[in-house]
Amino acid sequence: MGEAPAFFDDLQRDFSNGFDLKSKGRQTATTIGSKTYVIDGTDGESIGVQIFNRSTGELVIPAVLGTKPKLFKGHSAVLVDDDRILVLKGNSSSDDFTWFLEVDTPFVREQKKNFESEVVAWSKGVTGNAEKPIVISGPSGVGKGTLISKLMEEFPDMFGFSVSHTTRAPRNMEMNGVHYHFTERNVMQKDIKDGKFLEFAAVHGNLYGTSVEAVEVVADAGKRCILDIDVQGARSVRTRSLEAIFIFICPPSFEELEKRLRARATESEEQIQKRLRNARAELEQGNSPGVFDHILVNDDLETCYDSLKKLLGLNEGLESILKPSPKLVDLPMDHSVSKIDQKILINCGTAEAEKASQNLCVLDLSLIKGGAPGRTRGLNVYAINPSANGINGVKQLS
Ligand SMILES: Nc1ncnc2c1ncn2[C@@H]1O[C@H](COP(=O)(O)OP(=O)(O)OP(=O)(O)O)[C@@H](O)[C@H]1O
Ligand SMILES: Nc1nc2c(ncn2[C@@H]2O[C@H](COP(=O)(O)O)[C@@H](O)[C@H]2O)c(=O)[nH]1
Repeated sequence: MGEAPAFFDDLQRDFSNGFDLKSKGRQTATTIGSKTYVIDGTDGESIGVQIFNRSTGELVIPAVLGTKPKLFKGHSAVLVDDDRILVLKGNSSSDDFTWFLEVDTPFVREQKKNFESEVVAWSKGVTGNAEKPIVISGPSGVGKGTLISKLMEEFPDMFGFSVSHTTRAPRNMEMNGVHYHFTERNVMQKDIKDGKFLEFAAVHGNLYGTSVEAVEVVADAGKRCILDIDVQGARSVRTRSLEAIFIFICPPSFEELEKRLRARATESEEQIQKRLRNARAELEQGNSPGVFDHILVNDDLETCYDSLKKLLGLNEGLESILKPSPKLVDLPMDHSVSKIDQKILINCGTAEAEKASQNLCVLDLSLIKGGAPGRTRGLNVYAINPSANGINGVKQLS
């Protein structure tokens, strides 16, 4: 907790006049109830967040989760739905100007239980309707990795793999950063404590986990994220707020599972026994209601793969339609915003009045989905140009 800076004298005067948003150079202040969230981009590199509690007069520095936006040179802040602040980063390209600072979303409320301080979380906004991540789970040796590799090979532009962290040693041919981020237990434990993981679990004697970043880099590449995680991890993701499709892969029989694990020849006898013991519990949990949306039996590989594709709505020729949307709008440092229901009107601030009408765009938030931990999807951006775009003067950009 710190002392309220002089900046707050001005803010408090403004609150008494009924304002809830006030820009001061590179700082914005947004009030929700008795709390004012001050977003400060003055250091030009990353962005600071402070919370001023107006009823106690305390200034609190919250725990900030998620990947922070970088290179902040001026921004606007608009309150959305009373639980998040839309932050539009000036001087940024269309793929990087829309961010949300979540202050009271289900994810933030859940995280508050783990921190003694206030918690806020950043989530980057992405245009278009990137599909929900896919969580694939099932006992060791059932063929999860094999099915995922086939999917990634056939649809390289559509899917991206969430590279987990693990404390287990690499197998032959496994590459750091590709198959896993191989890490030390104490390093991973610290990162977990710092809120960097979406989920983690002790699996077969080692620690495994999905970092928030692992999921975000896939979304940034405009791809649909696939997570290969154990049943504990899937349960944990399900209870958090990552919207996903949960698929459980079953072996045709326990004997066949053992045969596959042995034939893979990557584990010691002791590890095989441990994995088979755990498989019994996983099969029981995987088949119980409430966790998984779909169960697939991986008997014949090609048949199971076809069922997986069908379930994901993948038909021939679909890949070319689902390419990432092009980058079309840049947001200058000088801009102003106003909010009408779920639409944000952005004036890209040219001084010449006649040009102004050609520099208006609308950011439509009415279909947003997802959010921290991960991206906020479903944004829609339109340019408004009455002179050039026909009857409605609206040109859809993405
Ligand atoms: N339908 C199938 N029929 C026969 N063998 C299969 C089938 N699917 C996968 N396999 C083989 O079974 C072995 C285990 O598969 P894979 O490594 O994909 O399992 P996994 O579920 O990813 O295991 P882990 O959880 O330990 O990473 C591999 O040798 C793979 O080639
Ligand atoms: N909860 C999580 N489980 C994970 C993650 N990454 C992998 N896994 C699961 O671990 C076992 C063993 O994997 P292996 O590579 O050692 O054979 C398997 O069931 C994976 O699904 C994770 O990030 N979180």
